[in-house]
Amino acid sequence: MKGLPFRRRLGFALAGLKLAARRERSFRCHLLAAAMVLGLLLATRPAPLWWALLGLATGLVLMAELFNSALETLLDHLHPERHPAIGAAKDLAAGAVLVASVVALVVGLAFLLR
Ligand SMILES: Nc1ncnc2c1ncn2[C@@H]1O[C@H](COP(=O)(O)OP(=O)(O)OP(=O)(O)O)[C@@H](O)[C@H]1O
Repeated sequence: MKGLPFRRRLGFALAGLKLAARRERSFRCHLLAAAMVLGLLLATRPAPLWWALLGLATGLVLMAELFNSALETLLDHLHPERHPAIGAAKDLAAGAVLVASVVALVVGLAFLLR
């Protein structure tokens, strides 16, 4: 599947986003939060740096969620039985989402307290 045109590859990426929105409740929650952040930015029109910081923080959370879901899907398919290594891998991925969420929270608080 190498060397496919950009439009085909974009289609695969959008299909991944649709899949995450359909299957993952936490991804839907974070999408809602991202929409609220966008609404806040549009309403308050802060300096460009805040758009960049909040955009980065929001994107980081969504990206972590997508990688977490991708890993969970792969692990559940490759190894449906329980195993401590599978549990550790899932917990590590969940830890990445938590770190991204805390970063986003800190940036959000800094924005509100500016
Ligand atoms: N196959 C497994 N072997 C060992 N431990 C597992 C396994 N599957 C899940 N676990 C443990 O249970 C926790 C929750 O797993 P689960 O697959 O429900 O993930 P989740 O974070 O709840 O994801 P979801 O977004 O699907 O709700 C994992 O973080 C891990 O600690």
